[in-house]
Amino acid sequence: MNKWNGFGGKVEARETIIDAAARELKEECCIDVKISDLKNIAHLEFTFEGEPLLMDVRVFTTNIFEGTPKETEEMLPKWYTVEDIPFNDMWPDDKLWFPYMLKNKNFYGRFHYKGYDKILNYKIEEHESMEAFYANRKS
Ligand SMILES: COc1nc(N)nc2c1ncn2[C@H]1C[C@H](O)[C@@H](COP(=O)(O)OP(=O)(O)OP(=O)(O)O)O1
Repeated sequence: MNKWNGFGGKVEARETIIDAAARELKEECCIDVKISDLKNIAHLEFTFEGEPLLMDVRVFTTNIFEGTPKETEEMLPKWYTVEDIPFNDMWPDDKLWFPYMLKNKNFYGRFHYKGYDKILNYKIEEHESMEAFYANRKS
């Protein structure tokens, strides 16, 4: 989509979500990370006007990994300072929830899009922990 984006993708059959996060990191930028070093910090839901789809995205962070990020067919990794994060070339929702991530918060966010450029409405809720969020979540 010609956007800067975190590493990620779809969960494959017989794979857990956290396994998928580690696999995508390896495939997209050749970085190895231990599952135990990944921290689930957020749960995001995306809906799109006129489409029956709900995209469920989990956000993981880590400060511990092995290897140097390398370009692959899928990604051209680049480091940015926090001040220079290129929000104008990212998904529009990123500028709304990155501040929570950068302050080490746990949060739930939902975003309703019209097309891929316009957010019609959204909600972001901070939670004590993701465990507390999932424990209290009504399905
Ligand atoms: C709707 O806007 C989005 N916002 C944000 N912040 N992130 C998004 C949005 N849409 C997709 N993403 C994320 C979710 C994943 O981490 C990646 C890749 O998404 P997707 O699964 O759609 O991409 P694929 O390249 O098809 O995945 P595979 O690697 O499984 O092929 O972007």
